[in-house]
Amino acid sequence: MSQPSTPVKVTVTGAAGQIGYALLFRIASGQMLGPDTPVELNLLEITPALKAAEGTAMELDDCAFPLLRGINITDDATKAFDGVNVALLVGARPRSAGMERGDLLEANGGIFKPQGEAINAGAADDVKVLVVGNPANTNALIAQSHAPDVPAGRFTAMTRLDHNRALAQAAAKLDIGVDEISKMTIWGNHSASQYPDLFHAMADGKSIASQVDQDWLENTFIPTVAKRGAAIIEARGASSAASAANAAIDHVATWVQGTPEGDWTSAAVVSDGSYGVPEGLISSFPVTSDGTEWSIVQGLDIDEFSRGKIDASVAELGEERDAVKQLGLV
Ligand SMILES: NC(=O)c1ccc[n+]([C@@H]2O[C@H](COP(=O)([O-])OP(=O)(O)OC[C@H]3O[C@@H](n4cnc5c(N)ncnc54)[C@H](O)[C@@H]3O)[C@@H](O)[C@H]2O)c1
Ligand SMILES: O=C(O)C[C@H](O)C(=O)O
Repeated sequence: MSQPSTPVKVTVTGAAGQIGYALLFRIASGQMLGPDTPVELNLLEITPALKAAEGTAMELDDCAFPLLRGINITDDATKAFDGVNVALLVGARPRSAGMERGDLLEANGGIFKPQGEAINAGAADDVKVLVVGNPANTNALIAQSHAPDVPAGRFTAMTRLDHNRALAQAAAKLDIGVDEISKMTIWGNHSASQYPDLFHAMADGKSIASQVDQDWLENTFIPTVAKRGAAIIEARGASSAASAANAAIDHVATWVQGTPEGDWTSAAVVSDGSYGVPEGLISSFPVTSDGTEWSIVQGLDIDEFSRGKIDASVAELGEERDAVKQLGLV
């Protein structure tokens, strides 16, 4: 069977970083967009990291991936996002010793504002954006607010890693396979305040919350999932990379393929006010995709315990938005 001739343009920022290294080979091999979709990769890096990006590109060549139709390496966001169909914004400024939260938000504003502007100026009409670089939700908000011509729903931030972590922890507790669990949800921010929800997650036809004790749910499950990123950093001496790249692949694959009937996933999307999350915040929700657009799952009952947890994480997102507003970044 002949392949479609026009490759999908995929831009990866921070391409020479650890997540970039775990991500690019999987995109080029077809694991993100499928075995029939050729891709062209744009690698965006800061100038000092261009040489390392070239090394990664040499290795990509050496894999002789049949679907990989071209690699462009640049430190110019305008070039990197020209005609882009899928933009994975991974590169971000990490917090260094002595850096205040405001400094971190400002430093990231210096990255995500021009990238949002470049996406606005040059991206393809169907562009889909996933922000991975932390603080992911607020970085996505900054980029989205500088891309007024792109539908807001095309900007998303990654909570699929948290979702996958929640699946793994719940499956281990129930001694079942992760594929026996449906309707897992991460609510709120990709931070320690996030709320992994077992009240709507289902296994064996019943809510998982009804199959575990409340003490485990509150004092083991939630903190284990919410603080997993810090635990990986503590153990590895570096933040999660392969699992983060895997989650980015999952996020985009689900976006373009659609969610299976009767299930949903988690993604941080622009709030339309659902579940009391202020409109415009980029917050994680239970979402479905029809292969083109994400929709927030409607009509779930939220009990008092869940309400408190969702509100706390959303309040943190509101504070981040206020801080970047004060800095003139949104
Ligand atoms: N959302 C999530 O679930 C999740 C999970 C893991 C990591 N992260 C975040 O992902 C980000 C990347 O992690 P990593 O381990 O790959 O970091 P890394 O430090 O290994 O790589 C980051 C890369 O980004 C590049 N970069 C910096 N500024 C850039 C810019 N303006 N344009 C293009 N590239 C730029 C750097 O040169 C570097 O190569 C971090 O912010 C990390 O906290 C998010
Ligand atoms: O990079 C981090 O701070 C942690 C990362 O977001 C993760 O969840 O693994």
